[in-house]
Amino acid sequence: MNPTHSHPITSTGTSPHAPPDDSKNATSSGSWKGFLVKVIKTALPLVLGCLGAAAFSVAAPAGWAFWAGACILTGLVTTLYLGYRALSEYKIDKIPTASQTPPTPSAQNLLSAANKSGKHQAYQIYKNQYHPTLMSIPDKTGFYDKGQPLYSLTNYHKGQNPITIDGVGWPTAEHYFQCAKFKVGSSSWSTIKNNPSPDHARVHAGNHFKPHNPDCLHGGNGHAWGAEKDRVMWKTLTHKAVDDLQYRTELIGTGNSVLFENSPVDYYWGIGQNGSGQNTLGYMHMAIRDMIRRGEL
Ligand SMILES: Nc1c(N[C@@H]2O[C@H](COP(=O)(O)O)[C@@H](O)[C@H]2O)[nH]c(=O)[nH]c1=O
Repeated sequence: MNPTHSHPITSTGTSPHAPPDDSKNATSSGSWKGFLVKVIKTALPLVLGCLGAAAFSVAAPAGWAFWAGACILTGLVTTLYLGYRALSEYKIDKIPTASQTPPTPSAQNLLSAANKSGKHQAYQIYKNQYHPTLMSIPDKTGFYDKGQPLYSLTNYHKGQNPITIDGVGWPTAEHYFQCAKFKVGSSSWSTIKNNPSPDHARVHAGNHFKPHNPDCLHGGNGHAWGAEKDRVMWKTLTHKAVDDLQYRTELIGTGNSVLFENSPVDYYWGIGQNGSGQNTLGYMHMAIRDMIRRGEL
């Protein structure tokens, strides 16, 4: 197999994301029921303390004023402590995640423009130029293996935040790409989306994309999906370029190097065992890199 070459990161891209909008955050503690339960739990010690104090004042045993005061003080301190804890949790709950953060209008506009009909063909210029002579190009950079440089260019890479596509947060590019073979919300779609492993997600999709499965789009037909998959991969990568800062930064850092997915098994997205594969993913990354440099992503 051809070696994977590392490449220094020489410059960084900037994400067109605005400060997050946390108003859309809806957690259990954010619901009115959760809020009410917390208020009751917090106030309960003080209420019990007051009741205890009232009981002492009615029974009026020797030194009742001291014990009544102790009840109220204990209740008050406990309530203040619980209130402080509830407020801290509330603040933690309010930290937004990327999946809850809609892209800014400018990022949204760029993504729409980048995904206009036919735009996904931008990578063809590189495929025409380098296929099938890629392996003889001196300045080329591979990516594939976990733990190696440029793993962020693989579709299995898990960024710091999910990638938001169609209003859903995706743990990896692979998750969205595989789910795109199935009807949104169907059982196959949900199983793939929620799979913790991108590799298992891919395998599950492969095992369930069949003509008899009613969850499938494109009739579960490999040829019909084949006509769509470039467009879907392009959409995936353009959104990844906006949401995954590590990918964006490391991609720009590859300079003008020709990129290739160093997969020994994939002859469409990667170069395959003997380097003769079509390397579609590598060329798409190069086209995305051009767009970032031009300020189009
Ligand atoms: N097998 C593999 C990757 N292969 C990925 O799997 C997808 C193949 O999709 P399909 O066209 O449905 O067969 C595609 O996204 C390709 O990049 N990637 C990785 O990082 N590590 C792996 O081990």
